Amino acid sequence: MLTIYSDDHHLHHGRCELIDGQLMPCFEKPERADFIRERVLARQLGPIEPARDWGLAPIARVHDQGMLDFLQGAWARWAALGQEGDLLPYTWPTRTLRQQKPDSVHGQFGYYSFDAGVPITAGTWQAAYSSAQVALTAQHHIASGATSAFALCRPPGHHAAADLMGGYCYLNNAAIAAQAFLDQGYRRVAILDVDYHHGNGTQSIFYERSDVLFVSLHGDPAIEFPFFLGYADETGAGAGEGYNLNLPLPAGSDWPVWSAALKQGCQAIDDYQPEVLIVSLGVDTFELDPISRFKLTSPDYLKMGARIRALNLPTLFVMEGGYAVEAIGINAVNVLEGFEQR
Ligand SMILES: NCCCNCCCCCS
Ligand SMILES: [Zn+2]
Repeated sequence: MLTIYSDDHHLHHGRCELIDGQLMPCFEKPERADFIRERVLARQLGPIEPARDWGLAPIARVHDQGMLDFLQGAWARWAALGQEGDLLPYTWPTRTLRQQKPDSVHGQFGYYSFDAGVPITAGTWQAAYSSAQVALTAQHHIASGATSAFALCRPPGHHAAADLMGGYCYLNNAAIAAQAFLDQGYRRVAILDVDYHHGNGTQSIFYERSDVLFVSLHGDPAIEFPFFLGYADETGAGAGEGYNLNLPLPAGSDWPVWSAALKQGCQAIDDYQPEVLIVSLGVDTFELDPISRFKLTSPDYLKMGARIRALNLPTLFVMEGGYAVEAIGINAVNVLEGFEQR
């Protein structure tokens, strides 16, 4: 399997995040992609190639231009104020407040985000832009006839909506790849999100459309981030009614529980008969993940890959979350090896 990777992810490394009332080092850190890349090499999964640059246009097919302009220009504005720490939002336009973009860089960040888990540093734009180019390059590989590809994306993307950043995500790499398939003539794309957290961004981008089926297995939003989307009664709207399947699961879910939901999700994908499958591959479902509460084990990821392979679809794997960094390489590459029936 071909892996696409960009060293640019090292340009993004937030200093801290607020966890349980304390400022702690960011869980979404550069070592995550480094460890996965090392495992790809150690297991001789296949070649690792750099991303090509497909420009801003395919990104703008998914994201609001105002948000892109903000993200691209935010650090320069922040540095011009004499600041050198991370730029973080701290006020959001929620109930009773106006959905009007203010002039302040902090106000605008709050307008374009939904949580404080998205530090902007000097290199964040470049890292996020290149992460999207990684997904687009892997997408191109499949559109050119390959049956599989791995987009080793960092920062992740599935929490990013058209005009919202959050949950460590800035640009929605999987959604950008899905839109590229559709713009290149594909008619039906399925996205299977196996990350521990609901892909609220991906869901919202395609919620009113029938050309993308979104299926997500995740921690119950009643008790888990992102809290405010991901319930089972969210089945799509308008033309998209019936093309969104959320499978929330309780804390402590292990392989028997999780794989039963996967079976249901795969059935929905099979019924949809897509031409291509995108997997938002988060491995924070791992039993030792520091911020998550499922109980999958490393061998379970081999079975996960094999089950996905049984769908018999050209498959683009897009890296999302996973914060047990010492095991992230084993767990992510186990999915890919299971898919390849190695
Ligand atoms: N107390 C943990 C806070 C985690 N907040 C954001 C999680 C984003 C996961 C992205 S896959
Ligand atoms: Zn996650």
